[in-house]
Amino acid sequence: MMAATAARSASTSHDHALERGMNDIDDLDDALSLDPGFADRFERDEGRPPCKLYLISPPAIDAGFAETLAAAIDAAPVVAAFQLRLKGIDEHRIAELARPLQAVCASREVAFIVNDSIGLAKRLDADGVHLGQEDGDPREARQALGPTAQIGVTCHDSRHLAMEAGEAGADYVAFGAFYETGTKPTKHRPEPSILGWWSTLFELPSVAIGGITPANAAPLIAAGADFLAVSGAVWNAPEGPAAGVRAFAALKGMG
Ligand SMILES: Cc1ncc(COP(=O)(O)OP(=O)(O)O)c(N)n1
Ligand SMILES: Cc1ncsc1CCOP(=O)(O)O
Ligand SMILES: [Mg+2]
Repeated sequence: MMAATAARSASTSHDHALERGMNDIDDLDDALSLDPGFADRFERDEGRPPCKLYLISPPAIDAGFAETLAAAIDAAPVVAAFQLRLKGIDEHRIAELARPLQAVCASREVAFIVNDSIGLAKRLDADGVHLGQEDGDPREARQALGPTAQIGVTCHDSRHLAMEAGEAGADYVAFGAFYETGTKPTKHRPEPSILGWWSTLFELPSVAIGGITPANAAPLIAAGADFLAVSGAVWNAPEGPAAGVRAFAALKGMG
């Protein structure tokens, strides 16, 4: 019994050492700087659909927000997804707030994505879930939500995390924050070239997020972002959210 336990613990520590070694190699991969011109050496895949908008909800939802959301989506045929991202609120309350927003999205064929919680996504029968690195495993989400669910994963500025997410069955990988943002504190700041690297090597769509505005989005679209995830620049747009969406829609490469 003791011998078996010792053998098991020896093999476990061997496995851990091996795993640590593999992680070191992957971390090294991220540490090796990416040639900013990497993607320029390859032809762009002209078959890739134009870049779309992925709206992230404002941090608080007021009574008229369903109408605001509808007007924003209707402003231009460029909104592919809406993420309900509410922090510090009880899940029952989020579920109540979600229903009318989910109906707005469903009637417009906009994917309704729940942030953070696989359980809430399941309860709402949402189109998908967005998982941060601490929010759960994409495999667990797939198991719970089924084959058609859209599962997104935050990958910060890491090629390694993105490849891991792809292997785990994610439907998109999200890189960011590309720019300063007042929406949340951020510590990772990728270069646009990570989007070019990703789209050159992989078909899985990429999402760019973090402080994106109509004025700074061009390099992200040109680099190959499949989606721009935007909160502040739409909901706080000086001439209103619909005008904010139109300003993104007018950019080259959006459609
Ligand atoms: C599309 C998209 N990308 C990244 C995030 C950030 O997710 P996470 O790292 O879990 O941080 P929080 O949003 O939970 O604060 C996202 N929500 N959506
Ligand atoms: C949720 C999130 N994750 C990284 S930056 C960010 C905030 C996105 O909002 P904004 O478009 O207002 O910067
Ligand atoms: Mg999260």
